[in-house]
Amino acid sequence: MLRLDHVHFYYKKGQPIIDDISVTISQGEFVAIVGANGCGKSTLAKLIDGLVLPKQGAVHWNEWDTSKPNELSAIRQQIGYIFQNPEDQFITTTVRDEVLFGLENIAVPRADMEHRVQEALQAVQMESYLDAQPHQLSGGQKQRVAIAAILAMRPQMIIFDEATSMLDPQGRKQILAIMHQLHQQGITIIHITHHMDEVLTAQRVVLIDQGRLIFDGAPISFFDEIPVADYQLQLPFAVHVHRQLQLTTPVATDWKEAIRRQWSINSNM
Ligand SMILES: Nc1ncnc2c1ncn2[C@@H]1O[C@H](COP(=O)(O)OP(=O)(O)OP(=O)(O)O)[C@@H](O)[C@H]1O
Repeated sequence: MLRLDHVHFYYKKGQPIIDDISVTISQGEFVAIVGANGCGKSTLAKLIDGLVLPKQGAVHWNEWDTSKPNELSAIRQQIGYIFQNPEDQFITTTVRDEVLFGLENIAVPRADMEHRVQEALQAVQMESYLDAQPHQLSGGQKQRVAIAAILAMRPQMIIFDEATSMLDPQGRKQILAIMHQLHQQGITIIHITHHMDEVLTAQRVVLIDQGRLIFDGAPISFFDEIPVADYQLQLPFAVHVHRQLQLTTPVATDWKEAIRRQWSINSNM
């Protein structure tokens, strides 16, 4: 379980970026984090993964505390972080080495390594690219290799920080499908995104605005209760169409009257 207790954070004193956020995420949840550019989503993710530490308050992962240096490495092993640009994550010259790198860092026995590399690459359908150079892959393939490198470490939670934002619709669809497969296997997923149609697939939505938690609940309630445009967000296409259909329901019963109203036509049609 992840627990943030009254977390405050700033990069520059007097300019709060995270302002008193408390939130709990249980093992196995799929949570979308949304909000306008610069509202603090990535900073929140970095606080969760211990990449930055709270100035006030605490972040606990199970019984561990990110502010305790001797507990941080265990936390970082169990919480994987996928960045917007997979290139930021690559440090080696082949897909195999990329996935091996993390395993070497956490001292996985050599006899287990090859199996874990194969298993992780199979999970993202990249097993035939073992000797490929990560930098030469397509955007979606790069992101899948980055995910495999995290998966090989067998994390309990993965944070996807706008991991779909640089991909075309097909690439986005593949990464979203992988997130849901991993969720089915019991991995907790935190998905930071600006794509509201992806939010509909989460179990829970957390809205941040200017470092504060504004909403925490189910996607359907989110789109019902929150005026999303006020937070520089858009309605998902499906919700938009549904609302339009509700507005034009009379078409079903009296389509002529609906068309007359829509076009302000008074004549008999
Ligand atoms: N290392 C840093 N040093 C100083 N300021 C930073 C640093 N990283 C982020 N910021 C600032 O903190 C604020 C929050 O940034 P953050 O990246 O958390 O927002 P975000 O919601 O993830 O934005 P986006 O949707 O654009 O990715 C922004 O004003 C940003 O400029």
